[in-house]
Amino acid sequence: MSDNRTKVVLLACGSFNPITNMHLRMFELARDHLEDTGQYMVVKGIISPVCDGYKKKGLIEACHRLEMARLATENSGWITVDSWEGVQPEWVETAKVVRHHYEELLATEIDDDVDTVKYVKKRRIEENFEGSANHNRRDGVRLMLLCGADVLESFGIPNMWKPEDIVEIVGSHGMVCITRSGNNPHKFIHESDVLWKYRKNIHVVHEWVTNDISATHVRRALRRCRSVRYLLPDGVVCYIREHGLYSAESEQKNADVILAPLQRYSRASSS
Ligand SMILES: Nc1ncnc2c1ncn2[C@@H]1O[C@H](COP(=O)(O)OP(=O)(O)OP(=O)(O)O)[C@@H](O)[C@H]1O
Ligand SMILES: O=C(O)c1ccc[n+]([C@@H]2O[C@H](COP(=O)([O-])O)[C@@H](O)[C@H]2O)c1
Repeated sequence: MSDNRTKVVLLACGSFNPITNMHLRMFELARDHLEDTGQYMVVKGIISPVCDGYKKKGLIEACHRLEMARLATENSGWITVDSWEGVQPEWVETAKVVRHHYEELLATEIDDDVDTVKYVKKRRIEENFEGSANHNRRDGVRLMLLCGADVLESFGIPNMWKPEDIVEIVGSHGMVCITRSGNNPHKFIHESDVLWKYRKNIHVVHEWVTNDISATHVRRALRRCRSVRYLLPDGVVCYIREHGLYSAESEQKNADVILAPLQRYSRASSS
């Protein structure tokens, strides 16, 4: 019997500075939620650490963040790490990262006769990507951006996101948004005309086991020589120790620098 469910690839973009167990849990929560609808089959998860050019305070080198993400996912059968974004010389807008992975997806064929996802070159993106809303569904395979509610709410920060990028991500692809304490994604969607328009493309997943695990908390604990075991996969804890990552000094990286999107868009709006 053929499976009519739409195949979904989940893409999580972020600093992953460092990757935590909560980042991995986000994927599990999103997969359960989407598959519970009976409409979707989640075939792959991609973690895409941002590049150093993002200039977030305390952001350590991408090579370490990528390696920690690899260690964290080595036992997962479906979550992978992709370095395309992380090795870019300059910060890349998330809409472009989503487009890049969607192009890769279209150039492949997902063969679900085998357990692993197999990619075969298929067709050129230009035939498919024409910017119309929901074009992403045409092949029966979709790419959705996976994030926490804080990232969704960052859409409202002036000069942080280009309005057309928000439309492209939410209108053409879709999002899965995990609740996070201190955020109210339903209210935020209700109060935004563009998010309300595309509300059916935004899947809000309620994390009932509220937890405040954040990379900020982990870095702070490490600076204070406190244990971070069980907040991060063991392999990541060992890697951090081996390389002496996260000190008072590393937390000062980019301290006087404006975050790349704010720099880029405030420059554009003032010229
Ligand atoms: N506890 C959490 N609950 C829900 N989403 C989370 C949680 N922690 C991280 N995320 C999400 O994971 C993605 C990557 O997050 P990021 O690497 O910025 O981690 P973070 O813990 O928010 O980092 P930082 O504390 O350095 O700002 C983002 O979409 C973020 O919203
Ligand atoms: O594309 C944009 O305009 C945009 C603006 C702000 C942030 N982002 C992305 O959102 C992610 C936020 O990560 P973080 O660690 O700051 O929560 C990261 O991947 C950024 O590249 C993207």
